[in-house]
Amino acid sequence: MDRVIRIGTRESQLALWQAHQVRDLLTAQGYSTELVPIKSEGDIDLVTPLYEIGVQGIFTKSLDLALLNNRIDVAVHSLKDVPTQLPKQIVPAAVLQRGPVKDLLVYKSNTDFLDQADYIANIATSSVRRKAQWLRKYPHHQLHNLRGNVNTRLQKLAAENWDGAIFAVAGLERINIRPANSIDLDWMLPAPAQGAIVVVCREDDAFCREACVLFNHDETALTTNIERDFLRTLMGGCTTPISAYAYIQNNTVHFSGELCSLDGSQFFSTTREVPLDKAHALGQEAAQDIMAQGGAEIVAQIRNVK
Ligand SMILES: NCc1[nH]cc(CCC(=O)O)c1CC(=O)O
Repeated sequence: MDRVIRIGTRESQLALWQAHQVRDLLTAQGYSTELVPIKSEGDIDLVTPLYEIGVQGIFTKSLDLALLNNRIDVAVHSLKDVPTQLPKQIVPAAVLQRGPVKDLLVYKSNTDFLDQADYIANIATSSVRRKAQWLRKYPHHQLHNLRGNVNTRLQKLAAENWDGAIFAVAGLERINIRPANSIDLDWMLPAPAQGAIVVVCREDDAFCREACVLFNHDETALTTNIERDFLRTLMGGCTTPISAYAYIQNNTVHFSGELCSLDGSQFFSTTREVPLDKAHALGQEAAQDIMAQGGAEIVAQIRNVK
């Protein structure tokens, strides 16, 4: 066990929190570790919305390269940021137990505007999924781009003349922020794999794969796999107005999936309950259902915008 496992991480407070989780899990198994912070392109350009940068896996690319160049041994990611197709020679080594999955609205003064049909609220988020879902529910609101890490986004919200901004609960909780002026968006189906953390490593690195499999959380790995199968079958791995959530109860997988047009005007959804031992193709089948309902046309439109 004298090999030191080099853990690659982005430098944001959220990324470091996640990397520390993995370090603690490896240390608990008796492994020696070292944290290696790596800058990612997703952290550098704060202005351009992600979908305009057009690069897949903007948050994961720098860490992928560091892995392939043997500068690190494992990389830690928010699973929702990982493209559905991993680079060749890189494999998932473990998925950690899932944290909170939902989104929340941080508001400026109050939430009265949510009930006022004649008030044009200004809401900030750069996620195409959140934009589309918000416009579906509040078609008269104005959406604004808001990029950067969670701290930067909160500061921008305070500085701008906006009514609120949307965040992942997991992202706030992990940096110890739970704004008093926030409400859970229970109606908003989360991004596939939201709240889950994945460790990836080189395919041929048996030492790291054996080390990480010890803390793989089977239930989270299985449910997020289904959610990502749904995403992959519909669209591939880009940022898209696609939501999915799966959980297991009494040996049954409960799945919900949604596809929205970018402006929220068109919407397709599916829910299903499948026995655990029959759930291997659940994500693909749910995606085919959405396509058959008419979702194929939306997918084609979204592809053309990109
Ligand atoms: N897209 C950025 C990102 N990637 C992972 C998280 C938080 C953790 C998670 O949702 O799993 C966030 C912040 C957010 O969406 O508000």
